[in-house]
Amino acid sequence: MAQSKEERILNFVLQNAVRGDPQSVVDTIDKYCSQKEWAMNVGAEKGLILDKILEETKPSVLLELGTYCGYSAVRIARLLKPSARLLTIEFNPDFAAIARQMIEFAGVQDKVKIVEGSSETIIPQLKKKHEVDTLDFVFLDHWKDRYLPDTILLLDQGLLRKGSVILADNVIFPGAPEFIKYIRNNNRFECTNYPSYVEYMKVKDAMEKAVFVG
Ligand SMILES: COCc1ccccc1-c1cc(O)c2[nH]cnc(=O)c2c1
Ligand SMILES: [Mg+2]
Repeated sequence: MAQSKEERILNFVLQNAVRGDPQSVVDTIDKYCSQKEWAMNVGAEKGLILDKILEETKPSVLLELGTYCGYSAVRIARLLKPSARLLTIEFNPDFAAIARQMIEFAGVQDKVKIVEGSSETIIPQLKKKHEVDTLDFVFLDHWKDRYLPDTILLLDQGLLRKGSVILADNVIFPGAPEFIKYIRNNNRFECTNYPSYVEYMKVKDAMEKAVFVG
């Protein structure tokens, strides 16, 4: 069977990155996807914005929606304190299988748990099945038309506390207009926009940070 693009990315990492070194995994994926095949990793430019917000927030319990190949899960996990935990939800089983291998190769498997399925189904299970109380940090990087319903679901499930940070990728391109309209007009969130570019391209994009005020 022909290899998928995601399998080619994983194999390039297995052959060129350093096992147990998350920075080398991140750099190797960026090298492959900027020189050989474009892929929808958050990338190095928006990745630096993600890094900075993580370093400011110092989260212990994190949720990512949209694992893909595990690039941002590895990027996030490399900055977490030993006791911190990242739950990442991926709908596509093929992507989840690639991400699992990527995360294990990077050596961050003790901090990252991939949960396969839809965010709509899994978010209501976080408290009872995944022992989450509240979330310190949420990274939205999945289907743009799920950003708003999933944010509302997080609120309804009591998963946000005063100071919880939501960071959304791609709010310009592909764009998440309903989410932006809602979150910027909701006085329970304090929003900041971070202009940037679509990964590996010269197309304008941005990330949006929304801090829950409780
Ligand atoms: C499938 O479209 C790929 C694409 C094409 C052109 C521009 C941007 C994107 C893009 C970029 C991203 O960071 C993304 N992140 C998460 N889920 C996405 O679907 C996604 C899409
Ligand atoms: Mg994205």
